[in-house]
Amino acid sequence: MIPSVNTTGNATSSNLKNDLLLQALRGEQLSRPPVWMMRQAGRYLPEYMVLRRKYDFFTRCQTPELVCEITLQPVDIVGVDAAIIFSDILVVPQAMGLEVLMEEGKGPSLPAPIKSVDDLKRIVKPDVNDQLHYVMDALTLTKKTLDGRVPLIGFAGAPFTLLCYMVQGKGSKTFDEAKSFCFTQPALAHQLMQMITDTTIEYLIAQSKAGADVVQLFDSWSGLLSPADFEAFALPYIKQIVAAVQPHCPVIVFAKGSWYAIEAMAATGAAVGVDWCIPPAMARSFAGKHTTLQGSFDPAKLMMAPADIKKEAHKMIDAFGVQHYIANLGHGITPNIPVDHARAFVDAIKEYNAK
Ligand SMILES: Cc1c2[nH]c(c1CCC(=O)O)Cc1[nH]c(c(CCC(=O)O)c1C)Cc1[nH]c(c(CCC(=O)O)c1C)Cc1[nH]c(c(C)c1CCC(=O)O)C2
Repeated sequence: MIPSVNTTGNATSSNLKNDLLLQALRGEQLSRPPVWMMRQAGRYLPEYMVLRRKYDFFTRCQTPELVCEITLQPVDIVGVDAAIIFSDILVVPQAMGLEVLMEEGKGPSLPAPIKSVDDLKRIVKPDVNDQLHYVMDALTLTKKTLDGRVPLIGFAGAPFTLLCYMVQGKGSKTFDEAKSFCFTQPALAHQLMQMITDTTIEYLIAQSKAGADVVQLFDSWSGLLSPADFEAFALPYIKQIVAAVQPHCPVIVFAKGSWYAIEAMAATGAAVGVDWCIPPAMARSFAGKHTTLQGSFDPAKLMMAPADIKKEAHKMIDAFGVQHYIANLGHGITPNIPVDHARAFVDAIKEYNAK
């Protein structure tokens, strides 16, 4: 029996058999960090591909039984210490009135993006328990089906990243049109992001009530902003969301590429996700002693031989330290990763104890 795994459960962990993730978020002493992987439920799993061939993307997202099955796959197959609900950040723009398509091989596309005051009139603040009830139903079913095996993570996109898709209308390496929108029509950009923020606060609180033990806010594109522009266009909304949601459940903020804002994000009281572009010791010095950090294995390293993955994963824990730390990737796992390699990463973290 690993001493750090709570088998008796307690009130704050709602009778979880493995609550390492929650312990790490509370800053408790652990003998190894918890591990999960961003985008762990996805195309690198053959079991996911079977369901992907049968049902289109939003059918998968909107059917609680399918969500539950997909969410549990990485728990069963690679043995991660947490489940993250299968959904997408783009269900929020959808609920706010924008059409979102997920096209085979092309990623998301929004045929009628926001470019003007008139476009903004098409955006509504939804009743999340109505428009997104399927997410809450899926969380409740998944929480029940997990039967306390591991904690369940809910999530949402941060306002700047959602603006990127709502304005650009599709994925982009630069999101230049979305950034220009912020710089040339700042009042409109702020109005849109405030609407997203208000929706996201209600959405994440509803997720917590429906069964999410923790929620993660993904600001996947904030790293495209300068430090000053991050402070103007991303940080104010992250702060509002963390302040409103944190009384309900722990929050992890992952603002990819925004290493310069780690101190500001840590100041919100949230745990902070980091990518591989900052040395762990520097991330720790920005975050301070008491903030839980998460990350930061480069997913491309999962193509290395399993023995090398293990060495690299152990080096990562050596650098971050075991306390106040959640082992994860620095961004989502990609479809080309062999399942055995994903498992080698997870096993390496679990074996750290014995090292
Ligand atoms: C930017 C972003 C999106 N969605 C998400 C983000 C933030 C995280 C990040 O930065 O990677 C978040 C997301 N999307 C998905 C999850 C599920 C939970 C998980 O396992 O982490 C999560 C947390 C499922 C998904 N969302 C999507 C898939 C692939 C759909 C498929 O083809 O089966 C999955 C499993 C589709 C999606 N959705 C999005 C894109 C760009 C794409 C296409 C690219 C891709 O295929 O990976 C938008």
